[in-house]
Amino acid sequence: MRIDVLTVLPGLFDCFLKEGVIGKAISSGKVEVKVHNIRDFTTDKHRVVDDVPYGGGPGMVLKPEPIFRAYDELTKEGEKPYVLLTEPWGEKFNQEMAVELSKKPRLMIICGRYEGVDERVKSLVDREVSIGDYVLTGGELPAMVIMDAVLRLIPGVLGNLESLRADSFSDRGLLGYPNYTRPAEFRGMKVPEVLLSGHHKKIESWRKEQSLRKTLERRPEIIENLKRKGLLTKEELE
Ligand SMILES: N#Cc1c(-c2ccc3ccn(Cc4ccc(CN5CCOCC5)cc4)c3c2)n[nH]c1N
Repeated sequence: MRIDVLTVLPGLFDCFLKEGVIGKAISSGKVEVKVHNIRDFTTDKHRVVDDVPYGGGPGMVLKPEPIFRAYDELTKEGEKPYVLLTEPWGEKFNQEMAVELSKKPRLMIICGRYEGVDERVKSLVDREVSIGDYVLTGGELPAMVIMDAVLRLIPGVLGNLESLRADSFSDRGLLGYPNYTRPAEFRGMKVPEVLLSGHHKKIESWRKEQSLRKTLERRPEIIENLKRKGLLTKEELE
């Protein structure tokens, strides 16, 4: 997969693209992520990317020309990207969308800033996406959240953890099971016996039960949604 990111703050992506699982996936060539400074696609001496909003109002709006120039330049060759725009009121990002996006060969993520992008930029966009009902200062952190959730699903990115994590639980959006590591007792708090038993079938069913119980308690709508889609097995429903 290739992802092109358009932003006026490219520096925000430096650590994200160097560290951890994502950093390794990029350095090993499993995925390609290119961050482009929208300012590099301006044509004036002052490299202006924003302007005051027509009709008045607070703040500045990102101009359409530099973004369109970037899009035209980056789509001259190769497959057309599936274009995302991060927006406070976009379609809510979730695991289902992450799975769908992970199957695209090429993505482009346009990151707004200030009061957002000129409305005409949306003629380039396939999907306006929000990572939640709270207001951030720009679209870069949402772009990193989306890339993290999508890239971890690319085969080979999670490495040998992939097979272990191949359970369909987290990929169905169910909440995770409790994790423990040594010591077996810490400040009077003991690790559940089943996890010390070495009985893999019992451990697996305990973890499934814990995950379903936590999801039912905290996010019942996820269970309802999976039931409606027939994505819960008979024994999981019991
Ligand atoms: N994804 C995501 C996000 C974002 C996000 C994403 C992209 C941009 C680009 C600029 N901002 C700042 C911003 C703040 C407030 C407002 C509202 N005002 C706009 C003008 O009319 C009045 C109302 C707009 C823009 C962004 C925020 N926030 N929260 C998410 N889940």
